[in-house]
Amino acid sequence: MTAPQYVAALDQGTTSTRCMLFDREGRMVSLAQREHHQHYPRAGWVEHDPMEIWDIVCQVVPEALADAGASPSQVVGLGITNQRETTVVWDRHTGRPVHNAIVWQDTRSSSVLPAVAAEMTEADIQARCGLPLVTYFSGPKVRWLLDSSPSLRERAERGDLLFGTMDTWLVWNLTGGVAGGAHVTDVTNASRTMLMDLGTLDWGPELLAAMRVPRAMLPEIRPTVSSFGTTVSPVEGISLTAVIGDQQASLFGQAGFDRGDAKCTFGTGGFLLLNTGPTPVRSQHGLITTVAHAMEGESAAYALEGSIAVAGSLVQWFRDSLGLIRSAAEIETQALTVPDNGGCYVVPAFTGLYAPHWEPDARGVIVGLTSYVTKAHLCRAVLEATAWQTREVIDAMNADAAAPLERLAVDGGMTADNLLMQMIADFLDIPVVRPMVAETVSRGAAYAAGLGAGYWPDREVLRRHWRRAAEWRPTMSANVRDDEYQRWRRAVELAIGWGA
Ligand SMILES: Nc1ncnc2c1ncn2[C@@H]1O[C@H](COP(=O)(O)OP(=O)(O)O)[C@@H](O)[C@H]1O
Ligand SMILES: O=P(O)(O)OC[C@H](O)CO
Repeated sequence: MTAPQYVAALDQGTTSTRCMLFDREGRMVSLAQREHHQHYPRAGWVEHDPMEIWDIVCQVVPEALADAGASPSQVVGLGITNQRETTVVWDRHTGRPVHNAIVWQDTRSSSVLPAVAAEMTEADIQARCGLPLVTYFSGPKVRWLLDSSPSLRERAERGDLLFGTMDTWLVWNLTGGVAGGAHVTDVTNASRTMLMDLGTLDWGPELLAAMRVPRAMLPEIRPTVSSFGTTVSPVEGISLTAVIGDQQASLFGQAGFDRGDAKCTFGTGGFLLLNTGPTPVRSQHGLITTVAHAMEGESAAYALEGSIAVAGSLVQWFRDSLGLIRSAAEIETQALTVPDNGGCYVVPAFTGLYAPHWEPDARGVIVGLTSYVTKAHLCRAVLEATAWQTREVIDAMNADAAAPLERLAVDGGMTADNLLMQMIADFLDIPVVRPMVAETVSRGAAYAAGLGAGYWPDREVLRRHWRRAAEWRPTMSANVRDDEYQRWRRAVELAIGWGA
C-alpha cells in the first residue's frame, strides 16, 4: 500500500503559529499550535521576537508531521501564510534580526509620515500602491527603523541587511538562512508593504525613494502559487509551493477565487475582502486596493479590503487588561443576560481607526455611561463594536462595488460567538454564513500549495469542499437599526481626534 500524501500549511499569525496537514478531500488531519509573546515597550508600540517565532516554527512543523504520522516525503507541498505588514530586518551574514519585528498594529511610524508626505503626496502614494499613508503598512516602519540609526541605514545601503514581512523571514530560514536561504515574498504580501506598484507588481522606485528604503534589502516578488524553494530546516525536502498573506488566504480558503466573492474574518482584527477580478478597483469610500492572489502564468486577481484594526483584541483587552471576564466566550454569556446595551457604546480606536475612516489620531472611547450600566451592558457594547465596524466597511464596499453584497461569508475565532453573528446579520441586514471549517486561513494556504504541487487539479475541485455550517438571518426592525447606527456614528465622532 502506498503511503498517504498530504499538503501542509504554516500559519504565522499575530498571536500564534500553527501548522496543519490536509488530505485530498480537504480534511484537516493534524494541527500543532503555539503562542508567542507580545511586547509593548511603549504606548502604541507592538513588537514580536522573530527568533522566538522561528523557534516556534521549528517546533510546530515536526509536531504536525508526527501528529499525522507523516514523513516529509509524504508532504507534497507547504504553503506559508502570515500576519501581513509586520516588518523584520535582519543581517544577511549572521541571520540575526537587528530589531524586534515591528507589528502591523504598531503606531511608532507616525513620526515619519510627515517626512514621507513631503517627498510624495498622499494621493500619489495611494494611486501607486492602493494604500493610504498610515502607520499600518511596512514602508513607514522600515523608514522609522533606518532613520533611527545611521549605521543601520549604511548597512542597508551596502546590502548587508535584508527586509521581509513574516513570510520572507520564514522562507529564508526554512530554505537555509545564512547558508543560501531564498530571499523572496509573494505578491499579496508585497501589496501590503506600501513599496510595491500595483500596476507593475514590482517594487516602485518612487515609493522606495519616498520611504527611503534601499532596493538592495528587498526580496524578489513571486506569484502566490509558484516555487519558493525547498526546506532544509527544521525538516528537509518539503517544497514550498505557495506564500499568501493571511487575509487573502482566508478568501482563498472560502473558495473566493472569482470576481464578486467576499468574506470577512473576525480574529484579532476584522478583514473584509471582496475579489474584484483582474483589474484593481480604486475605492472612493475609504477601502484599500490589494492583491487577492496570483497564479504563475495568469494575471493577478485584486481585492478591495476593509480593514478593522480591533475586533477580537477588544475582547482580549476586556479579559486580560480589565479582568472583567475570565474567557473570551464569557463575553457572549454576559451579553446575553441583558436585552440591549443600556445606552452604552465602545469605540475601540486603540491604534486609531482603520477603514473606512483612516484616522490615526482617533483613540478609544466608552460613551453613554450611567449608573444603570452594568458589566453585561458593556459586554454587549464590546460585541456591537465589531458589528458596527463591519457595517461601516460593508457600506463603503457597497458604495464602491457594482452590486451590493447579498450575504456575508465569515470565519475566524470570533465566529464561535453566535450572538455576535446575529448582531452582524441584524446590523448589516443581510444573512451571515459560516463554513464548516473555520480554519480558513490555513485551508487557503493549503489550497494554494496543493494547486502549486498538482495535488488538486483545479479550483473547481476545491470549491466543492465548501460546506455551510450555520446561517444567521436579520431580525432587527429598520427603525431600531437606523437609530442605533446614528448613535454609533456619534460615538465614532467623539473618538476621532482624541489622541491628537
Ligand atoms: N466566543 C468568543 N466571542 C468573542 N470573541 C472571541 C470568542 N472566542 C475567541 N474570540 C476572539 O477571537 C480572537 C482569536 O481569533 P483567531 O482567529 O484565532 O485570531 P488571530 O488569527 O488573529 O490570532 C481573539 O481576539 C479572541 O478574543
Ligand atoms: O494574524 P491575524 O489573523 O491577526 O491577521 C493580521 C492581518 O494580516 C493584519 O493585516
